[in-house]
Amino acid sequence: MNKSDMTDTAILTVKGLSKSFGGVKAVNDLTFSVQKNHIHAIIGPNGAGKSTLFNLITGIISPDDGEVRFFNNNITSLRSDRIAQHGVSRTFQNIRLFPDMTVFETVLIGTYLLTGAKLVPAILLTKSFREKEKTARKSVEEILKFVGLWDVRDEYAAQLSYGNQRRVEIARALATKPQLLLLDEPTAGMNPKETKELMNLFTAVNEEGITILIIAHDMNLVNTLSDQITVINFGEKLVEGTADVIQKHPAVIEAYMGKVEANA
Ligand SMILES: Nc1ncnc2c1ncn2[C@@H]1O[C@H](COP(=O)(O)OP(=O)(O)OP(=O)(O)O)[C@@H](O)[C@H]1O
Repeated sequence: MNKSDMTDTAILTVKGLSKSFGGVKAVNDLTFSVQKNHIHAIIGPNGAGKSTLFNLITGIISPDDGEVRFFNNNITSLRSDRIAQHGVSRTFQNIRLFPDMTVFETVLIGTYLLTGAKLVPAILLTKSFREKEKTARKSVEEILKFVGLWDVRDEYAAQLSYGNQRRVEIARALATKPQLLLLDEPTAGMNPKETKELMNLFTAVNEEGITILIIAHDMNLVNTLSDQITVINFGEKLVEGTADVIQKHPAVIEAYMGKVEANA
């Protein structure tokens, strides 16, 4: 099935979502949906509410108001691990890796969310645990080969190049077998070569049938990869559409491009 066949299938629906911190309305009555199989970008100036939106979708924080639905399931305010079990996984703006874990171990931890492996059976080494562990290790092998990290599987994740550390995070997110992957500024701080390679990886992930919601400032990335773009400003939706529509929109040029120039 190609993307155009999927355009009417919303995988994620955000409705009237709001979150304030003190007097700051970080996300304000935000409504939008993500179509299955799309690469959907969220853009907006610094402080527009993008990361807060991701934190609300993935259960890191709870909204003051509004709803998040994944297919037909209301996932609003569920615990993060429960949301991951529904099929929503994410990476964070700042890379978060344990310093004393290898690449393989880091990604293996991600599979535990899926298998529901618990510490007690792990200690007792029950037959059921051993079988789950074998399946999980096979899955990690496939993922590491897919993201191009198999050769460095035994190295400490936190000691890899920045681009490869980001790959580890993506691999860990893929280990939960998501249908929707949220990437929060995944190419921030990357050099052009690393950025290009990660863009190729996102395309490959998407071609595996995984929908991607991505926060990015890099307009080349956004315009090249996105099927749909939602622009937010002051926590509210400003405009939505394809790259062609967004680039020409006066409100975007004023609010977003203007701010970028101001920051330059
Ligand atoms: N935990 C928090 N406590 C207080 N204020 C917060 C908190 N998290 C976010 N904010 C505020 O909410 C607003 C939106 O922040 P958010 O980080 O979501 O923006 P952003 O679009 O992701 O920005 P950037 O592009 O710089 O990462 C900002 O004014 C920010 O200072």
